[in-house]
Amino acid sequence: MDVLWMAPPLLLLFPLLMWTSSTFVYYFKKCFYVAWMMVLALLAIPLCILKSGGRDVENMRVIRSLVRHVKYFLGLRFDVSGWEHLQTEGPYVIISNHQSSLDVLGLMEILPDRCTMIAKKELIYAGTVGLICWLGGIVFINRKKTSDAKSVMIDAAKTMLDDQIRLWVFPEGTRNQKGDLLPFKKGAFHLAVQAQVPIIPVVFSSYSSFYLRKQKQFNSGTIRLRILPKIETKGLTCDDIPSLSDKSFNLMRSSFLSISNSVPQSNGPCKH
Ligand SMILES: CCCCCCCCCCCCCCCCC(=O)SCCNC(=O)CCNC(=O)[C@H](O)C(C)(C)COP(=O)(O)OP(=O)(O)OC[C@H]1O[C@@H](n2cnc3c(N)ncnc32)[C@H](O)[C@@H]1OP(=O)(O)O
Ligand SMILES: CCCCCCCC/C=C\CCCCCCCC(=O)OC[C@@H](O)COP(=O)(O)O
Repeated sequence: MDVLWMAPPLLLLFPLLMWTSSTFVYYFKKCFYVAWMMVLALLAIPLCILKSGGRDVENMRVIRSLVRHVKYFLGLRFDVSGWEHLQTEGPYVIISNHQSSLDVLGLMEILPDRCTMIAKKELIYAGTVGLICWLGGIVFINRKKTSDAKSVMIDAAKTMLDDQIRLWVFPEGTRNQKGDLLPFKKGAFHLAVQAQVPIIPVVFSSYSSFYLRKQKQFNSGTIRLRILPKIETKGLTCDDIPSLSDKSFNLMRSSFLSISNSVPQSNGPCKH
């Protein structure tokens, strides 16, 4: 009898439980992601030191192989097309849109050999993840000091050629989940022109179908990854940077909109 008496309040609680469960899943997946990446990085640190003895782009092979299974835990899948465009010899610059730290999963899905990234310097303080980023040869820039960032990137152009390294840059310069691309910063294009290497654009489809920060939703989903044909920079000079950047932006934006089935968010209704 006592149990029957409890049934109506429990039934009332059910919708609340359902609601909180999706919020719970959101926080659980996010915490799991950070914690698991920290643990993986802790595992990777001795492996990388044993493999290369310190900071080396070759460590990205270890990092890549350790990260590739993480998508399964989060219910994410990648649908990749354009693999053939990565079959390019020698150094190049990969540019891609940047929505979230989850981009690391897609990045590791297609990361070519001898490829590392440009990242904000604050990432180095992210515990074991920071240390593994350093061991993986990531080039850290201070976004608050353009002159410093530029000189680091000028050095990186030289290192790319000397050491035959590929660099992955997020030309939006920050994370963005507004359903459209942010205007591109110029660093990636200077880098490619200075090194006279091709640019390979990579586009991640919008995460808004499965990952919604405001609504606290993190469902399962498939991310479409499109590797676009390379853009040559041989013979280009500083003067060509704006057109090179515009061309890359337009190609990536139209690909992003077509694979995301999304329309750019407006700034809200017009006020009359
Ligand atoms: C095993 C377990 C492991 C677990 C973890 C695994 C982790 C593995 C690794 C994951 C790593 C993921 C990394 C993700 C990190 C993502 C980020 O951090 S995104 C943020 C950082 N990245 C960027 O900011 C790159 C893009 N930004 C730029 O390129 C910028 O241009 C800039 C160089 C930072 C400068 O910024 P700003 O001043 O705001 O920008 P501009 O307006 O573009 O430039 C001003 C001015 O300067 C000219 N210029 C820019 N660069 C150069 C250059 N290299 N040489 C010469 N001149 C340059 C530019 O043309 C502008 O001048 P103009 O006259 O107005 O044209
Ligand atoms: C002492 C511990 C501190 C904990 C810090 C948590 C570390 C994160 C751990 C796991 C996530 C793994 C992926 C790491 C790569 C994340 C790269 C990233 O997305 O950086 C953000 C940067 O692109 C743009 O930042 P802004 O939005 O411009 O600012």
